[in-house]
Amino acid sequence: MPLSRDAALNVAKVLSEAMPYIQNYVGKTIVVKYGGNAMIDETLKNAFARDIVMLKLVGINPVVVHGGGPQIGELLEKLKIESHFINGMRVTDSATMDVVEMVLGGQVNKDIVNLINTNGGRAIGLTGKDARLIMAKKMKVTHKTPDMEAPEIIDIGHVGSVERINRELLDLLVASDIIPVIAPIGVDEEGNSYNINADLVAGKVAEALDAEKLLLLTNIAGLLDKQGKVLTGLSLADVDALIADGTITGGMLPKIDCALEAVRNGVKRAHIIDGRVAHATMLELFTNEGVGTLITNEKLKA
Ligand SMILES: Nc1ncnc2c1ncn2[C@@H]1O[C@H](COP(=O)(O)OP(=O)(O)O)[C@@H](O)[C@H]1O
Ligand SMILES: CC(=O)N[C@@H](CCC(=O)OP(=O)(O)O)C(=O)O
Repeated sequence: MPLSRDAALNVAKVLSEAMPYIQNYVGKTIVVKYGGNAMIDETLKNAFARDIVMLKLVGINPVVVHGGGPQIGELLEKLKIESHFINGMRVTDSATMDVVEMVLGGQVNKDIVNLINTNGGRAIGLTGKDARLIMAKKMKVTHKTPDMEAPEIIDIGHVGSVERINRELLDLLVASDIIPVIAPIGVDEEGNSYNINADLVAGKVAEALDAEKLLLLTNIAGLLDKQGKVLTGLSLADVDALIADGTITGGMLPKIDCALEAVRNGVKRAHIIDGRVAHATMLELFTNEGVGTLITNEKLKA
């Protein structure tokens, strides 16, 4: 249906207002982490895919890293495999690892690739095994409850941390105008698979690519204080205090950790934003609706 003249003028105005933002990001790399909790419904997922296609169209280089925690949980439940989390990481035995690889590398990855491509983009799905994109090693986790005198090192199975991102492959894809869509599965020299928290992979990919921005799309308005207010512009000391007093817990722990490390290692800005809002990516990039929690390097020298 053709637009009315007023509606058409509005479209032109909106595009014109986005221009300075677009100019700012042209040719730059933006890593977008799409959390499993933000993949709520088809409309929202489609809006996400359209945002990614739009970024590429205007000359920005989006690289997508996705999660899929709730989707893994669903299949584990169907298969009657129990799972639990320590420090925001899923304890991963061999049976769980198989499910993680199926869900992340198969179902979720291909779903996102498909959505981007049906909206006119050119996306390719990868796990860390493809061209050894994500080299990983077993993660060591220390754990301490208030009743314990000293922290203990615990084995949480096939959970990995990132050793190296092979950026050559990503450079090739980006230079060919292909949008990489990365599932957070790592591999070591022996070919062993690792389940890696998607936030950690996104942070390391952003570092490896010297990204302008890391956007972490999740299912909450940002990092919240105990009263539920969105916090932003935090110093390192602020973050430490929030972890110590139990304000930051669960899945927010790796998110904050990876954002801090990314900006410390050269990424200009990291944002934790509400992926339940349609077009959250474009809202953040192309408008002054700077939603969510911003983390930059400036305040981290504390
Ligand atoms: N201080 C906090 N502010 C916001 N969210 C928090 C905080 N502490 C813990 N969380 C939890 O972290 C969750 C986000 O992490 P996670 O569930 O892993 O999301 P994703 O799938 O997007 O990675 C929130 O939904 C919330 O339950
Ligand atoms: C080690 C670990 O916890 N891995 C995650 C990988 C998926 C993920 O991170 O998904 P979200 O971003 O949706 O939380 C997991 O098994 O759930």
